[in-house]
Amino acid sequence: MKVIKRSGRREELDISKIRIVIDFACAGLDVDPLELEMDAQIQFRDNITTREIQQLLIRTAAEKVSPETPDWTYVAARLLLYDLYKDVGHLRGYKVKDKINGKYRPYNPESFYHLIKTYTDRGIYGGYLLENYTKEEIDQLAQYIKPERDLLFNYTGIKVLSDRYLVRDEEGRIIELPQEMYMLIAMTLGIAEKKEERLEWVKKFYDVLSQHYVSLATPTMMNARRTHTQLSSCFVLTVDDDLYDIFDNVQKAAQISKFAGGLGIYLGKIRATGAPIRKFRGASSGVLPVVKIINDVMVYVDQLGMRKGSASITLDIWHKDVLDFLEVKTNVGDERKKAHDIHPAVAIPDLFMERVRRREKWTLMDPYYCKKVKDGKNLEDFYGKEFEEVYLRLEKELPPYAKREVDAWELWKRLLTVIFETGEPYIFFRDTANYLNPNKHCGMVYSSNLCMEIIQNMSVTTHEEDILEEDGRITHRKRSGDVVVCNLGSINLGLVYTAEDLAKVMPVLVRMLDNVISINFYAIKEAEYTNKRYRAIGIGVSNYHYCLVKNGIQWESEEHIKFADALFERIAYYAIKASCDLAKERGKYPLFDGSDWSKGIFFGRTPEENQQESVKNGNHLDWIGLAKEVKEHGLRNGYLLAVMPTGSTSLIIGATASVDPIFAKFYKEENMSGILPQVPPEIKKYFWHYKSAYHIDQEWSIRAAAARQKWIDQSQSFNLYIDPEKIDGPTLSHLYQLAHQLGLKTVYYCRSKSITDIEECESCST
Ligand SMILES: Cc1cn([C@H]2C[C@H](O)[C@@H](COP(=O)(O)OP(=O)(O)OP(=O)(O)O)O2)c(=O)[nH]c1=O
Repeated sequence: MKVIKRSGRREELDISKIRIVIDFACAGLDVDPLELEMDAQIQFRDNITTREIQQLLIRTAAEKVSPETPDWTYVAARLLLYDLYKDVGHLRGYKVKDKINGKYRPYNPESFYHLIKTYTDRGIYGGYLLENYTKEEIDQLAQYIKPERDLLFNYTGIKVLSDRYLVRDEEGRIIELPQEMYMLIAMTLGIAEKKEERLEWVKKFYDVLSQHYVSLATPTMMNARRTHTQLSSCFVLTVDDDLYDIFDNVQKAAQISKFAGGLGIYLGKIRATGAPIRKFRGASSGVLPVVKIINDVMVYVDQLGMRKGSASITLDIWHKDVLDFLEVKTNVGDERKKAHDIHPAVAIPDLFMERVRRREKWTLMDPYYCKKVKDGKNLEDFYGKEFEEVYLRLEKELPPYAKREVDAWELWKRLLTVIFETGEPYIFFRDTANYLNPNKHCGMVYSSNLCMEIIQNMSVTTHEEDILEEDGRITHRKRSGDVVVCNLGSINLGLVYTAEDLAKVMPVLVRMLDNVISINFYAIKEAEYTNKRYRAIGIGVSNYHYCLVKNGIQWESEEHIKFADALFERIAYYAIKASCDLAKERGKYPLFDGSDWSKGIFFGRTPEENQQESVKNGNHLDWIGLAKEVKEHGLRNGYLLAVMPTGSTSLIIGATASVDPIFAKFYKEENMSGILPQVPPEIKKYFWHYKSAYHIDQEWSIRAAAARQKWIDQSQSFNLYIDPEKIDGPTLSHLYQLAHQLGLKTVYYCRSKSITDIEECESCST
């Protein structure tokens, strides 16, 4: 049987060469190499290319992955790496096998500088790398690269990484190896460091990334080292009730989406259908056409062909157009009012939940008539008790055409039915979110972001006309609003969860995210303005379920609640401490004074209260001391913690996603990368400890989320998992009411076994 080599030469098939590769791939793993050889060999044919043989071996190994034999995933990963090494080596003109001692040598430190130089010249890497690092420094960093860390990837991880994250040339060929990618990301973030300390920090960044202790957001992983360093994940826009501002925000949405940012858009200020325009009654088309426009813009700006843009749109539950809004993705109602590509979210005040509980009436209002109703502010500009006062007054005072009375329970039921059918709208409990907003001294929050973990101050941009100055100049004035931006990173709880480890890793992660703010490319000006004033970051987690399992904690147990409380207390403590230490070095965020942080109030509690909690949790952390330190030195970052979904990046590091339970003990996911076998970490050892999402009583998940929320200044992309065969309306209602009662700020998807097309936001993925 003949084979065709990469060079095009035909040779006799030499099975011993295949054995060398198989032995390399299987070394030290709990698998039988012979099985792979036999299974693959049956499929060989005359004139097969060596590349095809390699692909066959990879596929065969990947297909053998199961909970009983999970190690095949590492075999497939090594085979794929071997292929990658060969391809990249070929492109650079060297062989992966060392000529002198025959040893395997995939990384060639001498070629690292050459790699950067070549692709900077070709406009693929950003010029800033060579502007900030000398050849000697790059050579030193190349020597620091640890090739053996490639063996940490499982098959799905390396496949996702090479298909989507590794940079390619103009012809679509991968140009960098995984460890080089990590080093280049570290170098990009290192640019914000002082020259004399830079290399040391780059090495630290590289270490935490390449050992999978932390992950950074997809935009950071994809864009750091490239020409446009758009590294942020989430943006939230606030749209005013003004035609100019509506389209200004449509433009912003397009620009943000182009650079792979996910969007949250608040439309609650826009007047309802039939409201007057310049006193012409019945003129306004309301909110739905704007929803549709945004929908189409998201489809149109398809992130350079990678995937279509993504936006969540939030409306308040009292908005007069809310009934139509609830139906944007259902199969009921007028097709012209549908927007299937956006994600609806509903902002709910405590008063509504109260009316639902009491089965009372609820009044929908037209924001047009709710403007400047108290102290020059609109209804939506209030929360909590003040909101209630204004709402109750408007309920009485508004003329009939400005409002509509409905049954609170009926509206709630409709909302839950839509959630049951489509998995959405997402829920934003606006009062809890605002009461606990650490920066409520300088703003408020109307909505969350696309993945419902970001809770930050937001406001509209005020546009003014061109102004003719006295000296004849024409100027244009604009008061920038707060466009929320968040920079995300997550801790891998499978590896880092003790106080000792968090104390080591957290300062490095906080520093990397703070550097993101400094070197970011901003697709829109307002985002830069907000980012520099708040310096907001979002620290989340991956591998939560594995962490529980590894520590012998069952999901449905009181121990879980206690464990979650104590774990997230530690995370919070070390995050605040790291940001405070950074403030000592770099200064506090400009809006620190007057914040809850500055008063020692963390998560709505006094230092003494936090201290008591810590004793209960068995952590005995010094919250009183930390509060003093923060008062004195400030914090570097105005927002700190946010648990994002970690979709694709947790695949890369072989972790269970975010704080979610696993979907199943084993499944094969089919996506752009082909068939990806998924087994949770250490499944063989902990098979009976893992419980999958749809078998979990969701009350436990909500209680655990509430325990975590005690220590999170923003929120969590918290999913519910329901089996439509088993759940009924009252139970679903109970779950959402419980989420509200226990203090969750947001609920993300209600995932149901029957809904298959739930899409995960890419940009928040860390
Ligand atoms: C012009 C126009 C506006 N609108 C909506 C968009 C905004 O929500 C709202 C106001 O639009 P604007 O054009 O900003 O209204 P205006 O400033 O001329 O009038 P007013 O003093 O009443 O604010 O009406 C429509 O629905 N249809 C239209 O044709």
